[in-house]
Amino acid sequence: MTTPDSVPPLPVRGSIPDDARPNADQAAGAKPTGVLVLADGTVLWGRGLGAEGDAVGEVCFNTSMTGYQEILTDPSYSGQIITFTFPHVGNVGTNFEDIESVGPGACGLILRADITEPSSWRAASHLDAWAKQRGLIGLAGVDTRRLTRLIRAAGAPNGIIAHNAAGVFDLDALKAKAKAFPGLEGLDLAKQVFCRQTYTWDETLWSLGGGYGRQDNAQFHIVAIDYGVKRNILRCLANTGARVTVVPGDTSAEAVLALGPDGVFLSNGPGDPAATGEYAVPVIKALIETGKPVFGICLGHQMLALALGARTVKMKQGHRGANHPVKDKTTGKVEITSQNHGFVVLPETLPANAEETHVSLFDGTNEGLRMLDRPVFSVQYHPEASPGPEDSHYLFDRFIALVKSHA
Ligand SMILES: NC(=O)CC[C@H](N)C(=O)O
Repeated sequence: MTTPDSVPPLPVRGSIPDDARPNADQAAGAKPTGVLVLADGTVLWGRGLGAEGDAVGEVCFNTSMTGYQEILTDPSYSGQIITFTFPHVGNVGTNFEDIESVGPGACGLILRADITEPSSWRAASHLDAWAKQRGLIGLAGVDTRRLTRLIRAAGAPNGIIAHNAAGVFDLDALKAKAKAFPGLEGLDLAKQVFCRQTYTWDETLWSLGGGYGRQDNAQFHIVAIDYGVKRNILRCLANTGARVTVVPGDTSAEAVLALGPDGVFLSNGPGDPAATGEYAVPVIKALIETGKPVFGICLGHQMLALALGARTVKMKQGHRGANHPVKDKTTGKVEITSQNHGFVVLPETLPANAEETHVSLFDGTNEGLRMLDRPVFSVQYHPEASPGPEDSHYLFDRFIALVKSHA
């Protein structure tokens, strides 16, 4: 058992006065009650928060300045420990509304500053208590800049996060667990997070007008295949005015068609698209063949590409943040987008009857595609923008327009 007496002080620029430091009162002297151990043996001490115990996963970083509750509850983050690069996380507490799922999301969170008392009229509880309730393990007081640079240099490492109030850790055992984690490549995590039963969804999004004036679309039916869907995507779909039914990710094409969809939606989700694609791709292929409009987001985009015969690969560090510029090649417009993906479609592997429609202005990687001979399109990023900028909401209008014209 190895534990230092105190959390090493964080490097803070000399020009910042002591009392202006985020954790001036707590940074030094406190006994570490949490630790992150990477598979290569790197150890970062901190103060544990949320649930006690340990959780293994891929360590990634998200650069969003707001929206931590949506991020932590996004099922696409299953199997991942999130490092927040923004130093102050938790200061508006948590509430009952800003969640993307009630099921599993991220398995750990790493913060720079300790969480302050929540300050918001919407706050129902402290992030620490909320994380505990969700069984989510966290760590504060970590030099998140150093960790982010480490991830940028070497790619997202596997690691284990541990919280023990008594400050007792078996580092060798933790390292062994981190090393034993196989990594996200080849992992079908969607099956752990998608719904088990078909249900209907009718909550709309008030910031988009709550579906007002779209009563005409009530005759249309969208069936959303859930691979780990975010609630705000379902709100955006319901906002089109159409009826929305959600089915589990392993539903057969026959069962989807038996519901009489006018359009099919392929959701976001965690893990490797190639692994989930083993059962999802044949279904997507069959649905494309029917000529019905299909719209995919993130994992849904990646598996649609696989269904077209294209390839996906793991990215080095991935895209996770709320300020990613994307160019819509069909209009020439640039939109600022919310993103969360660690795999990406190789556009050069798309077949002749499909084309790349969107591209990342950060690194030129693929952000969207469409078929040229079918009403089928998808994007890699998150147009539902939860959290993040709402520039891309137009894609839900594109989808309902396609549904209308093909009904
Ligand atoms: N948000 C998502 O749907 C993520 C898709 C996939 N799991 C990835 O990491 O690339």
